Amino acid sequence: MTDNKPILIWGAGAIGGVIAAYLARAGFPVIAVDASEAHVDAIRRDGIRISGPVDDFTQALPAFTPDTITGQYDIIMLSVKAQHTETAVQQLLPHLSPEGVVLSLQNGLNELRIADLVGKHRSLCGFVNFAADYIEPGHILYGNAGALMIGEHDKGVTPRLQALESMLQHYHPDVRAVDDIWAYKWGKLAYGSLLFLTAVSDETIADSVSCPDFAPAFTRLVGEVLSVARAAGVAPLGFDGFDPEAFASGDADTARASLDAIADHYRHSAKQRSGVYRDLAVRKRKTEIDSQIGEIPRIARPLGLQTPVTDLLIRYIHEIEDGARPMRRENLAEFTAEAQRA
Ligand SMILES: NC(=O)C1=CN([C@@H]2O[C@H](COP(=O)(O)OP(=O)(O)OC[C@H]3O[C@@H](n4cnc5c(N)ncnc54)[C@H](OP(=O)(O)O)[C@@H]3O)[C@@H](O)[C@H]2O)C=CC1
Ligand SMILES: CC(C)(CO)C(=O)C(=O)O
Repeated sequence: MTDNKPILIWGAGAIGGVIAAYLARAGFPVIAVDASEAHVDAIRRDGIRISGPVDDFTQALPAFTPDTITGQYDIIMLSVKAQHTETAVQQLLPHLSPEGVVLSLQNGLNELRIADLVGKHRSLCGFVNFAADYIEPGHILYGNAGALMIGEHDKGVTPRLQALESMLQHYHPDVRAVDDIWAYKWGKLAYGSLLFLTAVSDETIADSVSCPDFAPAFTRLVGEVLSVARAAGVAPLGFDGFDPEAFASGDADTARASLDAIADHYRHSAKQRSGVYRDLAVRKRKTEIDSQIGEIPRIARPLGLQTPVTDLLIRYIHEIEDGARPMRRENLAEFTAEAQRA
C-alpha cells in the first residue's frame, strides 16, 4: 500500500503540515492539499517550514488547493478541523482510489461520519496528541511530541495498518498501530473537554489545570465524559500524563495527581495553550466545540444519560465565540461554582 505511490495530506495546517513535512523529508512522495490559497502558495514557493524546540527545517513539498488537485490516491491523511470534515471528504472522494483509505488525524469522533461517506472499509482512525500551531502561510510551530496512534474501526491490526505505522514512524518512532483505537479516541475526547475548559481562560494549560481551585471542575467534566464513554461501551485509555482511572475514581487527590502530570507535559512544550485558545484568541474563528464536544451529549441522550457539565462547557465556549464573554481566568472560577451546582 505504501509502495512509493503519492500520498495526500488533506488539510496541511498544524497537524497535517508537521506530518507532511516529516514524511516528505523521509522520502515519501507527499502532496499537501489545503483550502488556504495563501498557505498553498507559500508552500509551493518556499517549502513548508517547521520550527520550534523539537526541530527546525524547511521541506520542499508539492501543494494544491482542493479544486486543483488531480488524480487518485491510495492513502489520504485527513487533518482538517472537525467542522470541515464533511466538506473535505466530499472534495477528496473523487481522488480516493477504490482500494484507498482515508486516515483521520483529528480530534473528535469524525471517523464515524467519514465511514458513512467513504465506506467503513476505506476509513481508518487516528488519535493525535502532539502539539503544533499554524503560525503564518507556509510556517508551522511544532511545540512538542505527543502520542499518535492509528487503528481500524473494528479490532485487529491489519497489514495496511502496519504499513501506515511504519510510514508514520518516520514522523516519530513511538507511533503505534493499536487494536483498540476507540479507547484512545474517547480518552482524547475526555481530555479534549479539559482542553476546551482551559480555553475559557487566557492562562496557559499548565497554570489552569494545576490550580487546586479549579480541580473540581476539571475532575467533574472529565469524569462525566468518561461515564458517557463507558455507557457507549468503551473503556478509555490514558496517555501523556492523562490517567482516565484517576478521574473515574472519584478520589480528588488521585485526580489532582493526573492534572499535575498533564500540567507537567505542557510545561515542556512550546505550545502553552490549546488549539481551542488559538482559534478564539488568535485566529478569531469558531472552535470545534459543536462537532467535537457536541458529540458527547448527542451520544449520551439516547443512552439515558445527562451531561450537565459538558452542556455548561458548550455554553461558555459559545458565549466566547459570540463575543458575549471575554476570555479570562475569572471564567474558570465561575465555571467551577456552576459545575458544582449542576
Ligand atoms: N494543533 C494541534 O496541536 C492539535 C490538533 N489536533 C486536531 O487536528 C485537527 C486539525 O487541527 P489543526 O491542524 O490544528 O488545524 P489547522 O487549522 O492548523 O489546519 C487545518 C487546515 O485545513 C485547512 N482546511 C479547511 N478546510 C479544508 C478543506 N475542505 N480541504 C482542505 N483543507 C482544508 C485549513 O484552512 P483554513 O485555516 O483556511 O480553514 C487549515 O489550513 C483538528 O481536529 C484538531 O483538533 C489534535 C491534536 C493536536
Ligand atoms: C493541546 C493539544 C495540542 C494536545 O496536546 C490539542 O489537542 C489541541 O490543541 O487541540
